[in-house]
Amino acid sequence: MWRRVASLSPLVSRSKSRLLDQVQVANGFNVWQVFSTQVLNPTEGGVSDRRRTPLVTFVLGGPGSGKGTQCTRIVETFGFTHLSAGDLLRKEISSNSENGSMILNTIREGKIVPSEVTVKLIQKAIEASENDRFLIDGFPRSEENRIAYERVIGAEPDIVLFFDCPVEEMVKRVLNRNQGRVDDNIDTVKERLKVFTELNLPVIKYYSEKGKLYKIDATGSEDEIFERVRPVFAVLR
Ligand SMILES: Nc1ncnc2c1ncn2[C@@H]1O[C@H](COP(=O)(O)OP(=O)(O)O)[C@@H](O)[C@H]1O
Ligand SMILES: Nc1ccn([C@@H]2O[C@H](COP(=O)(O)OP(=O)(O)O)[C@@H](O)[C@H]2O)c(=O)n1
Ligand SMILES: [Mg+2]
Repeated sequence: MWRRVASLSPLVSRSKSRLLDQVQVANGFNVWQVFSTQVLNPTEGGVSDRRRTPLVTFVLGGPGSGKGTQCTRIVETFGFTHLSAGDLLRKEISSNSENGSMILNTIREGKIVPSEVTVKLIQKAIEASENDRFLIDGFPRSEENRIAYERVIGAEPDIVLFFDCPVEEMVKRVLNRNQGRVDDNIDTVKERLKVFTELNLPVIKYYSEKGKLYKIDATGSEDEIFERVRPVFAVLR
């Protein structure tokens, strides 16, 4: 897996302009500026293999925009650990936890589970992992989520990906998903799209203004989309 990444690196570092063509950085921020200030901080001290602060990427986009699909590709190619907020919440439901029925009802309605619950699950999953690179998928979905994460984890993400997909395409993908999810029906999808616009877009705007946002065109084949994602991570090593 790592050999594949290493073999791509020279190609990428030789070709700044190609990268800039491929990586669309919101608000015109310069990709090299962003990486040199936010991502390429060397491990302080250099004595441990493990970074003191994990490298965290938030993966955002509307329902069906392809977040989970592209996270799988990023994991395979760049060795991240994938933490899907939705999957962590669904696991809580199936493990009969005290919050299970509240989470199920909230997901069924297409609303957002209280941040305290979701952030705790993410924190536990980070702590349980040996990895130092995380993709946090489907989180933060609201300003409340974002602020709770910063308070509990005490850090901001390094990178924020936003999969930008037309509404009709998202609806089509969700209704064809076929994973037996209680929220993959037209009524809940309508509500989730409304929640996305009202609560998640402000978070996306926030990270855009901070120069951390990488807006990815989420139309086309899975391969085509991954080729747009690849340069964001290829410069990390
Ligand atoms: N580029 C694509 N073209 C068509 N279908 C896709 C594409 N990417 C993902 N899908 C399919 O669309 C559905 C939603 O994708 P998923 O990754 O679960 O999105 P999200 O996590 O953003 O809701 C899944 O059934 C997936 O297989
Ligand atoms: N940060 C989050 C993430 C998901 N959720 C809930 O879980 C549902 C499914 O999230 P998901 O990320 O698996 O959904 P997709 O966008 O992948 O289709 C959301 O519609 C919310 O009800 C939440 O409350 N808070
Ligand atoms: Mg998903």
